[in-house]
Amino acid sequence: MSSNELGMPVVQTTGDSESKQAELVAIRVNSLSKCYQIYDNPRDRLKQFVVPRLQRLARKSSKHYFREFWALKDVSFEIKKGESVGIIGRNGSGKSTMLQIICGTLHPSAGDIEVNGRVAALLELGSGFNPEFTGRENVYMNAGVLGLTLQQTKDRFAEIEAFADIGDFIDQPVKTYSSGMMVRLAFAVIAHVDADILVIDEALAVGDAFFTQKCMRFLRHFMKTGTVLFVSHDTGAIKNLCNRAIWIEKGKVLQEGSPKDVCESYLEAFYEAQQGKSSTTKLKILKKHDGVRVQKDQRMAFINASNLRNDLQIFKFDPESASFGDGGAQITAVEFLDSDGSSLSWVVGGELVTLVVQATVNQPLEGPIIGFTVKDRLGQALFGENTYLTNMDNPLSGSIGDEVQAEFTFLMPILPPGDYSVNVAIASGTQVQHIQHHWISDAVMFKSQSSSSSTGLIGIPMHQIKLDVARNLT
Ligand SMILES: Nc1ncnc2c1ncn2[C@@H]1O[C@H](COP(=O)(O)OP(=O)(O)OP(=O)(O)O)[C@@H](O)[C@H]1O
Repeated sequence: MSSNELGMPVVQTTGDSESKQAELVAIRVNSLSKCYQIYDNPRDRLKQFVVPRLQRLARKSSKHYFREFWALKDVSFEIKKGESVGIIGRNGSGKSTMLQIICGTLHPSAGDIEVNGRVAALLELGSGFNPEFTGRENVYMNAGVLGLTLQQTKDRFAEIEAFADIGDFIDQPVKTYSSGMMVRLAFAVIAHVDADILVIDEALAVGDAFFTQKCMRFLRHFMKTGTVLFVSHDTGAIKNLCNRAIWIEKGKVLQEGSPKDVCESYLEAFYEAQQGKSSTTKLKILKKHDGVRVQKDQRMAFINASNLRNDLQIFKFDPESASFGDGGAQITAVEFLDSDGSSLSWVVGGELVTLVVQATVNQPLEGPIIGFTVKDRLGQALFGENTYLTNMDNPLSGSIGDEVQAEFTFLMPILPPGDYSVNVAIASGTQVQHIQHHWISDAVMFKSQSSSSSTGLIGIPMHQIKLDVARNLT
């Protein structure tokens, strides 16, 4: 990713006369294109600087010494006020170029852009600061650039300092900061300048877990009213944070829509580009699995007798659901079984279940791994597992026609009412480096009707909950 020249957070506002449309639209990008000039060597750059001027003086038609590279080509989209939009795309797809144009630090070659409101951007990490100045001086400088008066910055300084939480480093030159410290300070500033539009570019990836959580809390709060443009390679973050996503590829908008749909298409294309298209085979019958019994949540008898019982209706495996992979193996069955091995169409949250995933081997496989992820209706991954660690020291192999079966036995979490789905996949290799043979999105769907879970995305079955009162005997 490239950064703007100073890497500074940038302010951009429209004029005073806001039209009715502008009241609704935060950013409108219309047929935007950006062409970079590429020079094969430094001499050509110099020639381009000198020769055309001489040719113009001599009234000759001028010659170019560069190649054109269109980083953005005819890009149009609109972001409404209050929307949180994720921009996804591979390295070099044009995301940063677009951000810089939106932030006003880069000029488009063609097209136009309308930005209604104050933009605060967190672009390249560690950018935005003069390295020779102290953190304190940089706060004043950045906040001023972002539209705060000196008095406003003075009034908010303590809060900014507390948000950044970098201790005495606030009075050290920024050149002595770690990248984590720089992003803490940059984020602290943009969080306190009353921005209307935040442009965040993967910066949250740096910093410790506590700071990331602090940023997330701020962002979620900001998203209630403000507009956010979030650029990331992380589909999980996009699905989690945004209510719309735009996928940019080779400088063009490839898809725009719900984060779930866009991210799934993006991931599919990503794997297909690496491995080629998938194929399909027929369904086979599952083997009966070994029964396992464990202790239940002690409240289950009471909860299950009440209207809080977490009834989960499970729908049948859909082999036609969106899938990708190189076809080296084919997932043929996905099913939830009870502790006796019987197929389930209803599960009660907190009960022991076994998820069975079965696949047929279409080409010799070394070290097959089967995994699953349960997602909520927003596509947020709630929990999942894979077989890698279990077979790490003794990887299996599969020959053509063999059947691979994975069983995951667990206490089903207590799920708040809503729709859920299960992604399943078979790969081979290691957890880090593997070939995806068959990945099915939403292979099985299920629905939670009622729930005792009151906080969090899922409720965990409790082995024990105790409450004691120590009597005051005096
Ligand atoms: N100043 C420049 N001169 C020439 N080419 C450039 C310049 N800046 C960017 N590019 C090219 O434009 C394309 C888009 O770059 P950009 O940084 O916008 O992509 P990106 O999607 O942000 O990538 P990443 O995910 O790696 O950050 C890339 O091929 C890049 O090499």
